[in-house]
Amino acid sequence: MIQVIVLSGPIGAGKSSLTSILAEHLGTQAFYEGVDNNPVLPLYYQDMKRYTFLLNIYLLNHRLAQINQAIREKNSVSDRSIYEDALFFKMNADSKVADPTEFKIYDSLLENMMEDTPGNPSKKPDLLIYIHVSLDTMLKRIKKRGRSFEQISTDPSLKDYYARLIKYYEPWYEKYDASPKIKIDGDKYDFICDEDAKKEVLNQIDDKLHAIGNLE
Ligand SMILES: Nc1ncnc2c1ncn2[C@@H]1O[C@H](COP(=O)(O)OP(=O)(O)OP(=O)(O)O)[C@@H](O)[C@H]1O
Repeated sequence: MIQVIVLSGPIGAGKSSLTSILAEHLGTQAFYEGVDNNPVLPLYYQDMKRYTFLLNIYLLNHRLAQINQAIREKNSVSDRSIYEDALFFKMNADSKVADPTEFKIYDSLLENMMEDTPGNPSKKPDLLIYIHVSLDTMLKRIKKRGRSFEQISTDPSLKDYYARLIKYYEPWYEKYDASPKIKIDGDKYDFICDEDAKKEVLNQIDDKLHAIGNLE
């Protein structure tokens, strides 16, 4: 039985697109992050020092509400995991953009919220899908998509931010152990434009779902 699947990966990796493709393929409900409705994100890009904590509390609340809904649906794909927000926060704390004590409090709150407790359904996903992309692909996608606050042409310091961010992803994925996981090569497989690549990626995910017993 397919239950809760979550996508993860850098900005522009194709999480939302693979969410739609997978939801259609598996006949499940898709949940999206809603970047355009996020009131804190543009503020964060203007002043990361001031808004890292608020952004992450906003996202924690938003994602938890989505997880509760996903658990009720029992059959869902979400375009962003709750776990990778800590990666952004940690990176900002490491580079003194965020306060390390704020990060510790946030991280402990996340752990308590996600902990399995007797009598309650687990909030952890059944499968995490990580789309790996290179910095080059990430930068091209950010430019192509054109979200104003993400553009290096408006704020050149974002190039360094993106380069540091991508270095945090691989170790984060290796360490992730809240559920079974699978890595998709987003540089090799253009599952948005190339039908064969899309089939290959869906096969890889189906095989994994079979292996973990979530697909008959
Ligand atoms: N915890 C966080 N801290 C800082 N910024 C974040 C955080 N979570 C998301 N963002 C920002 O929100 C925006 C959307 O990010 P995300 O990678 O989730 O979606 P996306 O770019 O639409 O992905 P995709 O194209 O793969 O669907 C990006 O600008 C990202 O940097």
